[in-house]
Amino acid sequence: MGRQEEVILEMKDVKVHFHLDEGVLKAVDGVDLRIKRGKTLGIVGESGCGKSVTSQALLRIVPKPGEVQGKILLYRGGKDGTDEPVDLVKLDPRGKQIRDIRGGEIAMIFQEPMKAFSPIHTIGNQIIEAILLHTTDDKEEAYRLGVNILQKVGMSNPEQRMGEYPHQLSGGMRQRAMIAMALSCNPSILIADEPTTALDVTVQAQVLQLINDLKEKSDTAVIFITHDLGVIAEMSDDVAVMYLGKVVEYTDVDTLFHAPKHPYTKALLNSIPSVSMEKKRLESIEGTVPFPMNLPQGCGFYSRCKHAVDGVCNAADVPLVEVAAGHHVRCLMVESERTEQEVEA
Ligand SMILES: Nc1ncnc2c1ncn2[C@@H]1O[C@H](COP(=O)(O)OP(=O)(O)OP(=O)(O)O)[C@@H](O)[C@H]1O
Repeated sequence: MGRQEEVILEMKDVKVHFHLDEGVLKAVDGVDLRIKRGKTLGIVGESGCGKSVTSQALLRIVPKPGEVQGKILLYRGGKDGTDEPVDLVKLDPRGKQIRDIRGGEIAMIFQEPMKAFSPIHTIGNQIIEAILLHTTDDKEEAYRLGVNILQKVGMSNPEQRMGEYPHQLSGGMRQRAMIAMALSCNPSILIADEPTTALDVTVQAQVLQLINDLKEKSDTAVIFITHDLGVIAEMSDDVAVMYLGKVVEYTDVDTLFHAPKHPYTKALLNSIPSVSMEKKRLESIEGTVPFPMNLPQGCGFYSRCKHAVDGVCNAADVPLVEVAAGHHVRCLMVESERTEQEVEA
């Protein structure tokens, strides 16, 4: 495997279940994904399909009573003296090892930057504190690195910004400051959860460009979570489409947009104006995502799928199958079509 395809994080059958009085809420239910160095994995799906809880699982910040199962293997490239990956699921969520990884090797930016900053400390103090925690003990060096990173994310007068409080910055600048803080410790993985939804279109484009530039310059892997397929097209190398806590289609971005297979992916693509090349009528996906508790067996998309076959699609759970090299789909109809073609050939 070349450097281009170096996998730095692997999720194997990851589940996040919330044990509630009413039953078990399966927010994430058997996710397998690979994150590659210097590449962006886009995770897309409607509200409630488990995108955010997946990222919480990666950082081990799932709130109680959520329980994470499966394997989340972080390959640290010999950082801890071994080539063996560390399984984040096995770590104590409050222990030192995960605290070092969080903010150090895996950093996160999200929709509302005010959540990332304390309102009572300056931007500079907060960035310096993060650098002192993960990168150096030297306060002067930490200050220099802080100014540097603010410059890198395109903030004017970085030295002055270091002395400002979060509320003194505009929304776009605050977003840049949060990205600066996340990147200040050279993470190998950056998780971006709807980072631009709250911004106006121009600023949104600038921030997306910034994330792309930084990814290319520093070889960071990015996990980009959004419900917006337009943003996915612009940002991703690979894409995982999620539905009801499961990945239903997983492939490279070109294949996803030009040769989608899963009925849910096709429906999502038909429902957005920016990606459909011809001027055809937009269709919305009928119905809503079911609540992920006490679900019947079978395909999660059964109740909304135009191609569903009674007695087949709702008979047993559907596996994710590699239908072509690197193209994974969770659909029995796609699978049977493929088998028929193979038989004919
Ligand atoms: N702390 C929690 N306790 C119980 N259930 C939760 C908790 N957090 C999330 N859930 C449930 O888990 C499911 C997945 O939620 P998640 O936030 O991951 O969806 P999402 O795809 O990120 O949606 P959105 O785009 O709206 O953020 C939802 O049904 C949600 O209600």
